Amino acid sequence: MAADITTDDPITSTYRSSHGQLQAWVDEVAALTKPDSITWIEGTPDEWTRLTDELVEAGTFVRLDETKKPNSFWCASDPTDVARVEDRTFICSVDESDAGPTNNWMAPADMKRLMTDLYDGSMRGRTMFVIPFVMGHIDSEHPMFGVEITDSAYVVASMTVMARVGRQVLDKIEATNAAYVPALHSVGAPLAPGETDVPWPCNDTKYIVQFPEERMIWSYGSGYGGNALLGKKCYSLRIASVMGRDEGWLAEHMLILKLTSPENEVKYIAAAFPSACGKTNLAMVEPTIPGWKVETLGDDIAWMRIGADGRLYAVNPEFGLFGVAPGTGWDTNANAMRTIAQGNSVFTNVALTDDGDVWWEGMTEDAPAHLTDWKGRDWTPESEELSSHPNSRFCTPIRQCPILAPEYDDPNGVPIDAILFGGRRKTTIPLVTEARDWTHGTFMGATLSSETTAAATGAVGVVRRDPMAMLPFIGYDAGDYFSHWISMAKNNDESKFPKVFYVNWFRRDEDGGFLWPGFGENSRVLKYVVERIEGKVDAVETPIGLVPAPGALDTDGLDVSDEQIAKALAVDVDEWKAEIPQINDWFEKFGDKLPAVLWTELDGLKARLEA
Ligand SMILES: Nc1nc2c(ncn2[C@@H]2O[C@H](COP(=O)(O)OP(=O)(O)OP(=O)(O)O)[C@@H](O)[C@H]2O)c(=O)[nH]1
Ligand SMILES: O=C([O-])CC(=O)C(=O)O
Ligand SMILES: [Mn+2]
Repeated sequence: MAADITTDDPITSTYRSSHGQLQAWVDEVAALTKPDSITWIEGTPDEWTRLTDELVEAGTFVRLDETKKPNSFWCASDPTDVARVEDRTFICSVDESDAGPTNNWMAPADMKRLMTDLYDGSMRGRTMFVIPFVMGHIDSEHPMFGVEITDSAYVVASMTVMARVGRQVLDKIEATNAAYVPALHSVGAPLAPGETDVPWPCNDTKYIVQFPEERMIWSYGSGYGGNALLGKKCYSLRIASVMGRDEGWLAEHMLILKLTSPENEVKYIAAAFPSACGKTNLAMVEPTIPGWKVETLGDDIAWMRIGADGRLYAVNPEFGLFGVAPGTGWDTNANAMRTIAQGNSVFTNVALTDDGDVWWEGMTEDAPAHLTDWKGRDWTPESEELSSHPNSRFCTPIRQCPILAPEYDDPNGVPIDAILFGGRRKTTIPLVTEARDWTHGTFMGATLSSETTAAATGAVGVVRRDPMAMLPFIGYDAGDYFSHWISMAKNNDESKFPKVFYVNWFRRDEDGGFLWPGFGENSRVLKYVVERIEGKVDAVETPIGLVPAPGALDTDGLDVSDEQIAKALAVDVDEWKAEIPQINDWFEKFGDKLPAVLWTELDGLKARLEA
C-alpha cells in the first residue's frame, strides 16, 4: 500500500500496488517480458539524478557543462531510430472499418498474438520501469491517468519532463481506484547474461499500436519520442481522440497561446499545423508589433471541451516541450532558447560543442569551428552533412518557458476565440483566409495539405492531405472524425464557437524564397485575427473564403515590398482550380462516412471558382 512507504524509499520490485488491476497487469507484463528487476517511478529529483547518472554511465547520455546547460544531457539515437514511423503505426479497432482509410489496421487478436511473441523475454537483462502518469491536471474533474511500462531509462527521463508522473499520481490512482490507460513499451533489445548494452537499444521490427476500444497502447522496437513517450501522441491524440468522439470533446494537434492587445484585451488562440510546421514557434512568438503580448499555454496538443458557458475550453495535457531543434535560434524563437538555457533538458540527435554545450543548424548564424555531430563524428563548417538530424529535438520542462501563461495550470483551461489551421505549401494557400462559419472551417481543416517533414520517416517535401494536422494521429475513421467536428457545433451553440482561419507561412516566390518573413512577423496575422473577431477590420469575400481588405493587415514597419505581401495574400483562381480534383479524390476515400455538408462545401467552392 502506498501509505506504507515513505517518500525516501525508492519504490522497487517489492512494491505491491493496492490497485488490484494495475498490480495484476504489472505482474502479467513482468511474467511475459522477464526483466531483471522492476522499478516504480516516483518522479523525485533524487530519482532523476540516479537515472540520468546511470544513462551517463551507460554511454546513452553525455552530461552538458553545468554553466551552460545545468542538469542537461546530450543523447544520440541509433541513426535508424530518429522519427515517428507512420507505416508501423496501427489502429487495432475490433472492426476494420472503424480504423478508416487513413490508418493501418490489424485485427486486435492477431496483433496481440504477434506482439506477445515479440514481448516474450524482450526485457531480459533490463530493468522494467512502471511510470504512473496523468495527462492534464491531476486535480481536473476527470483526471486522465495512464501507466507506462517501459524498459528504457531514456523514456523514463523524457516522460518525467513531458508529463506529470510519479508517486502523487499513483497515490491518486490507488485512492480513487481510477481507470488508467495501460501503455506498454519495450525497445525490443533483451540482453543475454554478460552481454554489454549499446547506447541506444532498439529493434528493426517496430510496432506502434493503439487498441481504441480497450484504451490500450502497445509499442515495440523504437525509443524515439513520438513512438515511445506513450503519453504524447499515442494517448493524448490517438486514444484521446476516440474518447473525445465518444464523450463529445476534441483532442487536437494544436498549440494554445494567449494574446493580449495594447488595450489589454485577452484572446486565446489554438492552432493546428502538421509536425515540424511551426506550432512551437508560434506558441512562443515574440510579436514585432508594438504593444502586443503573447504568452504560451501549449505547443503541441490541445484537449477542448464545451464549458458551462457554451464556449470551447482548451487545456494542454502535457508538462514539457518536445521541440524541433534545427531552426530554433535567438532570431527565430528566443523564448525557446531561454527555456532550454535553464537546463533540466535532454537534447537528442543534435551536435555537441567542444565546450560541452549543444548546437544545431539555425541556432546561430555562424557554426562553431568544430563539433561532434549527431552520429558522433568530427564536424566542421566544411562538412558535407548536417551536424544535427533535421528531426533532432529538445525535451524541456514547459514551466521554464519565460512567457508561460499562468492559466496554463488551470484544470478548466481557457476559452478559445480562434482556431488556425496551417500547413507548409509553396503555392496556392494564401497567408490568411477566414472561414465563413464552423462548417466551412471544418472543410478547411479537412482539406488541409502540407509538405511532409522529417518528423516522420519517409520522403520529405511531398504534399499530402493532413486533415486538421491530425493525419497520423486520428485514432478512428477520419470520415467519422469530420462528422464529429461538424456535430460539435450542431450539438452546441455555434455562435459561441471560435472563428476559424487558414494560414500559410510557407508560400514561395518564383526564386524559391519565402514570400512571408514568418516567425515574429506572424504576430501581424494574430493581430488581424483578433481584429476580425472584434469587427475592427474588414475582409473581402473570395471563392475560398474571406481575405484581408486592403490595409486590414498591419504591415507598418515591415521590411517587405507591397508587391511581395500581395503575392503572399493572393487567391490564385487557377491554382485553386488545380486543387479541386485533389480534394475530390481525397474526399472519395471516405465513401459514405464523409459528411454530406463537406461535399456541399466543395461544390460551392467549385462553383465560385468557375463563376
Ligand atoms: N519559414 C518559416 N519557418 C518556420 C516558421 N515557423 C517555424 N518554422 C520552422 O519550422 C520548423 C518546425 O517548427 P516547430 O515550431 O518546431 O514545429 P511544430 O509544429 O511544433 O512541430 P512538432 O513538434 O513536430 O509537432 C522549424 O525548423 C522552424 O524554424 C515560419 O513562420 N516561417
Ligand atoms: O511526436 C513526436 O515525436 C514529435 C511531434 O510533436 C510530432 O511528430 O508531431
Ligand atoms: Mn507534434
